Order: sequence, then structure tokens, then C-alpha cells
Amino acid sequence: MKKQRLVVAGSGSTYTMGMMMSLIEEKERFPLKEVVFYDIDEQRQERNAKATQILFQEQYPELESFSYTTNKEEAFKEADFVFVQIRTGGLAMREQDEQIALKHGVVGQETCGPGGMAYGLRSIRDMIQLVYDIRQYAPEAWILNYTNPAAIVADALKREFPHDYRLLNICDMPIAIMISYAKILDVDVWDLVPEYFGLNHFGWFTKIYDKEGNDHTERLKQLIIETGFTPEDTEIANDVSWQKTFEQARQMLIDFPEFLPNTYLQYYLYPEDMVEKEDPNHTRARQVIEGRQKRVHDTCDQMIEKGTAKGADLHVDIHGVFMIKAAASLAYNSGQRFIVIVENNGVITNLPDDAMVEVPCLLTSQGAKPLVVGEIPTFYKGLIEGQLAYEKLVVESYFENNKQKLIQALTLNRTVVNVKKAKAIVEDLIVANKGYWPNYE
Ligand SMILES: NC(=O)c1ccc[n+]([C@@H]2O[C@H](COP(=O)([O-])OP(=O)(O)OC[C@H]3O[C@@H](n4cnc5c(N)ncnc54)[C@H](O)[C@@H]3O)[C@@H](O)[C@H]2O)c1
Ligand SMILES: O=P(O)(O)OC[C@H]1O[C@H](O[C@H]2[C@H](O)[C@@H](O)[C@@H](O)O[C@@H]2CO)[C@H](O)[C@@H](O)[C@@H]1O
Ligand SMILES: [Mn+2]
Repeated sequence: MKKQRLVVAGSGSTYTMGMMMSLIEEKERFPLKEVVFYDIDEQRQERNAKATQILFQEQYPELESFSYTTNKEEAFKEADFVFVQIRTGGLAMREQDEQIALKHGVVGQETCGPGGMAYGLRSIRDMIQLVYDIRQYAPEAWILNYTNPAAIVADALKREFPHDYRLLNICDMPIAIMISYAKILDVDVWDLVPEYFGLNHFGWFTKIYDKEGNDHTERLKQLIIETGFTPEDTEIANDVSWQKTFEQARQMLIDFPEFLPNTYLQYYLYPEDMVEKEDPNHTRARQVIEGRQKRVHDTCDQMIEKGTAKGADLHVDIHGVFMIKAAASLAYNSGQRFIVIVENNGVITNLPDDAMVEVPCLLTSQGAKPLVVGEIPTFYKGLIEGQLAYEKLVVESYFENNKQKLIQALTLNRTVVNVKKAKAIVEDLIVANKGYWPNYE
């Protein structure tokens, strides 16, 4: 098996240490010769890098080289894979997005509603630049992007790089939900075979099979409704906010029992209830700053001080394992099945060809090969079409420098709808995002 040169772009991320643990766990399936960290924030990167150096010395001694840099050429030259996990504006801007929306009485969330729109307009510019930079030095590298909001980023990147089949957008939410299914069914998550359709953070499981072809869907639905639904991945199992989200997914299933929902649909199906649950002074961004970010930073600082990873609060998580297994399938042409984001092109027959949809695909050395979904029922088609129009308007507004399209986008979005609110939110977000957004007149 060819050993890979992997670059992690946005290596100062709170997800990096979990990813490193997952690389160690998966080293037989995705062997590496070199790992390179790239970030624009030297300090943020250095903490993770110094801790990773210690971790790899102890648990990945066969790795030929580990380094970190803020130099693009150094980072991307001869890369086989680039995992991209950047957050333009950081968690501080995420907090503003969430608070501005809540101030207007609508959902304040990282990827949904006005928060997702604000974040999307910040991400597009940096992501386009980053892909150009990677392609300058590594024209053949696989780029696995999970920078959010993945739906908007995927649409913008498809516009800018229409033929780049080695650029793939990917989200861990479906597999994180499947871990909970696996727990309920008492099977290994990798033995489950899902059927799924939708947009990123806006989709449904239609069937859950096992590898022998047995259909577990109806029993699973019944068990969720009767016995409850909880997050099971180590990263989120004990997080109160995620526990509430999974409980709400159970409610969605009771209300619409036809298919099993992605947890993110709660923001679109019960927007007022979601607003009521929020404390504007302690939104999710603040919880992450005080929770995951603090935990990762403290862990790294302790490792660096002690000079060892022994006893460190580090664990393999589904986020990392999923990205790595997907990468291995691309690298070694194993054609394994993963839910990823691709251009529709007839996969969902009653949605437009150019929609970026999230569906099961076989990952091969020729890219993601989507499996046919066919026609979807009217209710889901209606919901998706509204959301798709919102996403497209956001992307068009970026490329055309068109503020009116942002107002149209929020008017279509189920979390806003009211035109007066849409206009006021757009004005506030323009001020808050000065320097990050296009200069809308
Ligand atoms: N698709 C998914 O399912 C999924 C899952 C988890 C996380 N994410 C995404 O991963 C990203 C990281 O999340 P986080 O909470 O760890 O954020 P974070 O702020 O902790 O980390 C992001 C890092 O990116 C760096 N960065 C910002 N702009 C950059 C640029 N232009 N070039 C290089 N580096 C840059 C920052 O300096 C920072 O170190 C976010 O976009 C998040 O939404 C996506
Ligand atoms: O609110 P956050 O920052 O905790 O989470 C936002 C992200 O949520 C999803 O990712 C989950 C992931 O599904 C799970 O496996 C585990 O790794 O935790 C993550 C959340 O911490 C979602 O798919 C991402 O797109 C969001 O950024
Ligand atoms: Mn996601």
C-alpha cells in the first residue's frame, strides 16, 4: 500500500487531536509517510502541533516526518491528501452569528438560518483561495473538505472548480447518527448500510440495512420511539446540547414517521421551539469555547508540559475515523459506501441536476460514484427545494455582489420567512461581517 503525505489545513482546529488519534487507530488502513499541519494562525497551530509531535513519537514511530508550517508551498507541495477544516472568523464570529439571529427572534445556529448564511459568506472566499493554493502546488491531491456550512461551500466550490473530481465535501453527521442506530440495534456501525437523501444538514435515512441485506428500518424506528434516542459517539455522548438534539430527533420521527431525520432538521421544523431553548448570552459557540476548545487546549498544554501523551484526555472519534476511512477508499480504490455531498445529475430524479445533494456514494480512485435514489415524495421535495433555493441565492449573492438575494434567501429560509426580519438581519450581519463578506452596496 502506498504511504500517503497528508496535510491538515486548519490544523489549529478543535478537531485536530481527535483526528490524530484516529490516524493512529487507522494506520493499517490508511498508512502515512508524512503529516504536515498548515494554518494561518501560528499560535493556535503550534499548541496542537507540539502535542501531536509527542503523541506520534509514542504511538506512530513509523511515521517518517511530522511538521507544521504557515507556508503554503511547503505545506501543499507533493501532498496526496489535504483535509480542510478551517473556520473563517473563528468561534468569536460564530458567537456573533448566533447572537444576531437570536436578537431578531430567529434560530441562532452555526450552519442553519442566518448564522449559516453569515458563516457561508465568510467561508466561500477563503475556501476558493485555499483550493487555488492547493491546486497550484498539488494538482492531483485529494481534497476532503469538511469546512462548514458544507452545503453552501460545496455549491460555491462546484461553481468555481466544476470539473475537479478530486475535491470532495463531506459531513460526519449521518455517520454520527448511525452510531446511535448501531447501539440501539446492538451491531457495529460499519456493518450498517444506509439509504439516505437530502442536502447537507437537511436529509433523511430511508432505509437501514445490514451487510447481509436484512432491513432493520421499521424495528429501529419503533425502538427509537419507544426507548429514546441518545448521542453515542464519545465526542458528543455526554454533551447536554447534543442529548437534547437527539431527543428532538425522536420527536421528529414521531411527527413524520416515514423516514429517519437528520438531527439538523429540528431547526427548520420547530424553529420557534429552538429559539425558546436558547440563552442568547450562552449560545453554542460559547459552550464550545468553554467546553471542547478548553478541553483540547488544556490537554495539549499538559502533554507539552509533561512531555508525554500517557494519561492524556485524548480519544478516537467518529469524525476522524469517518474522514480517514473515506480517504482510504479513494486512495486504494476500494469503492466503499459513504454518504457524501455530490452534484445531483439525476441521482434524485425530481430535483435539479446542478443541486449539491448528500447521498450514498461509492468512493473510488475516480472519485465519488453516487448510487441512484430515484424520486422523492412531495413533502421532502418541497422542503428541499426551499432550502436549495436559499443556498443557491446565498452563493449567487456572493458571486454577483447582490444584497437583494440575501434578503430573498432569508425570506425563503424556514427559520426566518418574515421579510421585515430578513431585511433587518441582513443589515446587522453586513456590519458584523465587515472585512469578511463581499462589500454589499
Ligand atoms: N462537515 C462536518 O460535518 C464538520 C464536522 C466538524 C467540524 N466541521 C468544521 O470544521 C471546521 C473547524 O471547526 P473548529 O470548531 O475546530 O474551528 P477552529 O476555529 O477551532 O479551527 C479552525 C482553524 O482554521 C484556521 N483557519 C482559519 N482560516 C484559515 C485559512 N484561510 N487557512 C488556513 N487555516 C485557517 C484557524 O486559525 C483555526 O486554527 C469548521 O468549519 C467546522 O464547521 C465540519
Ligand atoms: O456545535 P458543535 O461545534 O459541537 O458541533 C457542530 C458540528 O456538529 C456536527 O458534528 C459533530 C459530529 O457529528 C460528531 O461526530 C462529533 O464529532 O461531534 C461533532 C460536533 O461536535 C456536524 O456534522 C458539523 O457539521 C458541525 O460543525
Ligand atoms: Mn456536518
